[in-house]
Amino acid sequence: MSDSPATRRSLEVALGERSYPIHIGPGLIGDPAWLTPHLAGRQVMIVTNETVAPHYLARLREGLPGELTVHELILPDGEATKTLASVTRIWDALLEAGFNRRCTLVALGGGVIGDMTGFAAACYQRGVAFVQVPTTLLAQVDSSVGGKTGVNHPLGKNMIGAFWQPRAVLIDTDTLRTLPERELSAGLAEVIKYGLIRDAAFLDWLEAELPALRRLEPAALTRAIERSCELKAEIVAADETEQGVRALLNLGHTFGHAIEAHQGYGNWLHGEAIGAGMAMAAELSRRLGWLSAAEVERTATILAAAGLPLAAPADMGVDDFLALMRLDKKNVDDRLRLILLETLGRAVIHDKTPRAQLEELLASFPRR
Ligand SMILES: NC(=O)c1ccc[n+]([C@@H]2O[C@H](COP(=O)([O-])OP(=O)(O)OC[C@H]3O[C@@H](n4cnc5c(N)ncnc54)[C@H](O)[C@@H]3O)[C@@H](O)[C@H]2O)c1
Ligand SMILES: O=C(O)C(=O)C[C@@H](O)[C@H](O)[C@H](O)COP(=O)(O)O
Ligand SMILES: [Zn+2]
Repeated sequence: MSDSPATRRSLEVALGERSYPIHIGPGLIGDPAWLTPHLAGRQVMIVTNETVAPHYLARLREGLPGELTVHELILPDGEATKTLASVTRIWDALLEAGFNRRCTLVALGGGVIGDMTGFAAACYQRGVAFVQVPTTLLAQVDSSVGGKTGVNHPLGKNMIGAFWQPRAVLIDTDTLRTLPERELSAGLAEVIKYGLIRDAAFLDWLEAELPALRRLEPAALTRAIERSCELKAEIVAADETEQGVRALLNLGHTFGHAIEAHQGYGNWLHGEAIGAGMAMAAELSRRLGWLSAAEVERTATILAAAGLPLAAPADMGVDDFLALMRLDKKNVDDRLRLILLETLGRAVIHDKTPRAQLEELLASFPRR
């Protein structure tokens, strides 16, 4: 991507009395004007991983003023490392560096680094500042915004965590140049999600622009990131801690999180699992009489055009799904709550799916 500063955009996440900015554009990493105003004090810990560090760590450090005390922690890569043990490594590094409550953690990486660094910040000395510098499409359009932080448990995705908002989200679109194609597709799953749950016009636009997005065309990418962040910021502003409408952001996740946990974290990418999960949610919505067959077909075509799988894992049976779905965080008492589609562009929270109908869907949905 080669963009000019004119393509930079800024949005705000408004949370009652508080708010924080999302800056989007090329060349933000390494530009001191963007990060420095969001630091709480002089102590800075950059948390990243062994894949991202060689590309972007030096540039980020160069952009920080010399009077700061900057430490870095380079963690191993992978969804399987999204654990309490990794977060403990962040706390160890902070204590070894003698960092106090006025320190700032900077998460440089994808959603795994962002979720863990945010959780470390939420708990360190009962809460310190953190800034998100997301470097995957998925993290830029979703995980860096909204303050869901945490780690996985062997029995379920994101089971241990906290709501803890960043001070700022700095999205350097240049970082997408080094992102593997499979990861780009995974990020597109969350972009498509916004169109499906909330914005039919955006879905129409995406349908036309997916080839441009997959070619990393700057104007299309900036638009997709900006609209996704706008939609997420709007939902988070209305319901920061998921008492209601925020649950719509979980379209496809009840099925998708079950797939991720069953297959072993990292074997299916998060975006791949929720892509398949959204196809399952669309088909169930049809069986409940809401979506037409043509709308389900259109959803599948869009997901396929993004390079996403449309089938569930071959070795995952109905009982495997049900056992994992029972642990979903959205459930109330023993009632399963699913996010389904009334139409393309409008999602609902639904807790009345007849058990037999769900089992039929899980049994008949294609496998790969
Ligand atoms: N907190 C939230 O609201 C939220 C939202 C969506 C997803 N998530 C979580 O985010 C995680 C998925 O995030 P992800 O898809 O970013 O995965 P990830 O963090 O594992 O990153 C994907 C891969 O890309 C590599 N990478 C990152 N940036 C790169 C770059 N610029 N160039 C080359 N390689 C790069 C990473 O090292 C990794 O190998 C999951 O754990 C998911 O549960 C959280
Ligand atoms: O921000 C939210 O709210 C979301 O649900 C966004 C999801 O894309 C994301 O995967 C999130 O981490 C899922 O949250 P969980 O509460 O279902 O673990
Ligand atoms: Zn997600």
